[in-house]
Amino acid sequence: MINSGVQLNSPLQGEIKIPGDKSITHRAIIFSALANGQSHIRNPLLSEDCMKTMQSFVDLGVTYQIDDDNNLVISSPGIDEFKHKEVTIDLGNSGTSLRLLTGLFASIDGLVVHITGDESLSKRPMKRVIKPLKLMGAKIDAQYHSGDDEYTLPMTIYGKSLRSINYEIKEASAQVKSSLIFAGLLNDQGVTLYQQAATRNHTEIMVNNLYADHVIVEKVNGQFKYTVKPINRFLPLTYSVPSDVSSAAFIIIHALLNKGSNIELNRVGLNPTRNAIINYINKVIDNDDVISIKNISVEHGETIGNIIVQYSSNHHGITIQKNDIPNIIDEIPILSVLLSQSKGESKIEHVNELIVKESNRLAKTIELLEYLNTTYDVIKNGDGDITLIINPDVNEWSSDSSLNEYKSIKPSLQRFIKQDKQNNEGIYRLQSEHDHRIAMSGYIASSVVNKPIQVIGDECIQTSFPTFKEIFDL
Ligand SMILES: O=C(O)C1=C[C@@H](OP(=O)(O)O)[C@@H](O)[C@H](O)C1
Ligand SMILES: C=C(OP(=O)(O)O)C(=O)O
Repeated sequence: MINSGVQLNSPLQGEIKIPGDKSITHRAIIFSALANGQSHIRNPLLSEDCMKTMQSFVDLGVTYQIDDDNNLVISSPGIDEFKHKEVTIDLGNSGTSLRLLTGLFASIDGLVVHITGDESLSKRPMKRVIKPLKLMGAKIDAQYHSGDDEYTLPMTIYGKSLRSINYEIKEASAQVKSSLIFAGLLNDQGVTLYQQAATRNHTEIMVNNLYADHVIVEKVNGQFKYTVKPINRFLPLTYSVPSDVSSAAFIIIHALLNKGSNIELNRVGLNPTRNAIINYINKVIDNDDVISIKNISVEHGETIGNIIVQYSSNHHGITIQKNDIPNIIDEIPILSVLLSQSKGESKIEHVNELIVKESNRLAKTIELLEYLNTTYDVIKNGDGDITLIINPDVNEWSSDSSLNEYKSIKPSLQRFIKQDKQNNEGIYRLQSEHDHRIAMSGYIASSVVNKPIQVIGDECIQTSFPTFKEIFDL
């Protein structure tokens, strides 16, 4: 397709509908599929990623309909009917489907599942879930990379009854935690998990909301301890999904950066393990009148509220600390666009996990900063923690940059970094590399520089925010 590039610099106004939360939709689909009967999910995210989770269960005999109001009505024969089946599923681009369903399917007796995915998903690290599941007795064959001791797709799971474990999760990952929670809910004795980081807690909230106290969460010696008790019978649900704060972040940051904007986003999820983006934006603008949150309530254990945002001209740099990273992990590329327009230095500590997302998001965020003419640096400390520094007010760094070192990740997970920055007309070309958050950040970035952008492969936006292009008339 010939594309002359775009610049999204007109203001946004009025109420803008943000689609349903991706993490919560995946989980609501899974709990619906496990129950025998009909479940109703209101405001689901009907994006490619969530439909990959849905389709996995369709392959196992579940049916669904999308009603006139775009709600999902799921009819399932229940988990017992999944036993002793053999299916091949393609999970596309969806890391959440892959990690959560691995723990679940590995625990269903006699079920055999062959899993593939797109070019990006086939590079996502799987040892983080395969290792603990194997300790529970799971049988999983995946592509093994001996050079760096890592597993990736393609993968075959041979489901069986698993045993309980006491396991400390080293990664600051909600997907790993959730995968093991599913394994614990499905075996006879549950599991006990420990994790240092506070990771998003939608799985625990949904379990406890539907089945009181099946995941007990405590803080023990500075770590989170999760005691998971098995569920004997899954029940159909009726569930209302809040709007996705990670999608809202793109619209909020566009409004903040574009004069004349004044928007209202309703029923957005503000779960305290997901709302760091709002707290940090408030620090960047340091003015209580720019963002206000109204009608806060709690539904199904999840906090929701309406967010009202207007344009603001005065932004300054901030430091995002390591402990907060899991709470803001998906918003770092778009937040970096805002920080490129903020006075002084910003630091984002421990951005290591960005490297193993849909693309090498650290490399792609740096490409965005280059497009934005913003000075940045990448520093690695003795513990291997990588910090991204952004400072639009300086021209070059005096520090010892580790810029080239951040690319030194496991060879099997090496993300493709295509160098293709300008087309013949001098238009900036951003390769999305199958990464929806990079594609959307590229478009929003175009609103603050006097250079149009061409986002190559922007169809990946369909994985999380199907109405994004409509909102901007793209
Ligand atoms: O559990 C989830 O729904 C998710 C957890 C996060 O991944 P990690 O657990 O790998 O950090 C996040 O990046 C992803 O978009 C969704
Ligand atoms: C990392 C993401 O998703 P997933 O891991 O499900 O692919 C994301 O949505 O930014």
